[in-house]
Amino acid sequence: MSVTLQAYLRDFAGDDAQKQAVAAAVARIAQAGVAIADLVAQGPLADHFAKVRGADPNAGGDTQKELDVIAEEAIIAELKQAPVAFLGSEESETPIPLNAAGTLVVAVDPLDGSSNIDTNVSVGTIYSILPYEAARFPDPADALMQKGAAQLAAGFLVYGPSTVLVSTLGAGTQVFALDRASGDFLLAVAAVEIPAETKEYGVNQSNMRHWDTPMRAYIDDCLAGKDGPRGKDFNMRWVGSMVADAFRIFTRGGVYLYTGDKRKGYAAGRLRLIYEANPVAFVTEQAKGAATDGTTRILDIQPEKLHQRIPLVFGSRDEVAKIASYY
Ligand SMILES: O=P(O)(O)OC[C@H]1O[C@](O)(COP(=O)(O)O)[C@@H](O)[C@@H]1O
Ligand SMILES: [Mg+2]
Ligand SMILES: [Mg+2]
Repeated sequence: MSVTLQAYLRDFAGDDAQKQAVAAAVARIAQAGVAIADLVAQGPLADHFAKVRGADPNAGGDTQKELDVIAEEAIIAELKQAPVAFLGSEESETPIPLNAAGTLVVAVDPLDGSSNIDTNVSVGTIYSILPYEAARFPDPADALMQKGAAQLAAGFLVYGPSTVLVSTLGAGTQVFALDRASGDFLLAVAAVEIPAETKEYGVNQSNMRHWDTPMRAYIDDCLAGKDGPRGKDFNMRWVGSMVADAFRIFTRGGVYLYTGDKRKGYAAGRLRLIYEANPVAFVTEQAKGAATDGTTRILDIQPEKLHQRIPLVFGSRDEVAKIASYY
């Protein structure tokens, strides 16, 4: 008999008030995920989703697509019914107030992989859950800028051939898959373990001429294959949706790299620390992988701005350590 997400969360929470709050928030985010998955599944029948909304870029500095905003609205509607005081979102400049009595704050990337919305390639949603006390954080933005190590739970959904939820509640990482018949998420992997070693990397290689020397050297050594200093042939994969690249890494190992480069606005890479790097780093570490900005553990980095970018390297821990050795 498969374990449902609801039952798993109930078991996790027991009588602990804070865990019950976390369980309620995760259940609501999963519910929003089902609604977003249904929208994504409409594909070309709903081509307006990929339309750019408005002239101005979003708070994270990217063009804002229709589905980015619709996904954010679906998440707000669900989290209004959870003990969440504020929501930090890629699509909103400032924190969104939800429930004044909330004991949590949540940071989200409502739609990850926006450049793939109209290409029928997997996209997703990423979330991070942090503790909140009004007395401790008079400015809600400060609550969202706690170090990643303070996260109580985190995860991401992938809207692909199947809809999956990769979740950590701080005790390992689990994969749940959406059972369309019952509408429930069912436990598929109870304890994900990312292989420590890998021969596969994910990077947007078209940016190579803009990379710094260590990054260039690392990829050159991979490309040199078994006759080169690494003594083994490497494969390359890049989906353009971090959640899809991450799910592959959780399934068979690998590393994802998006470091800083010389392009305007990319000195700190592309991914946002609070609602992309921190949650992915938490689920990665709980699956025995590693996540850094090239050298420093992501979860130890003190955020300074809600939408700041951070260089990101995550996946198979021996390879992440190898990459650090180039810096
Ligand atoms: O288009 P590029 O430069 O290859 O970047 C792709 C990366 O940017 C992202 O799309 C950024 O996320 P958003 O789509 O949420 O802005 C990642 O999912 C992906 O890995
Ligand atoms: Mg994203
Ligand atoms: Mg996004």
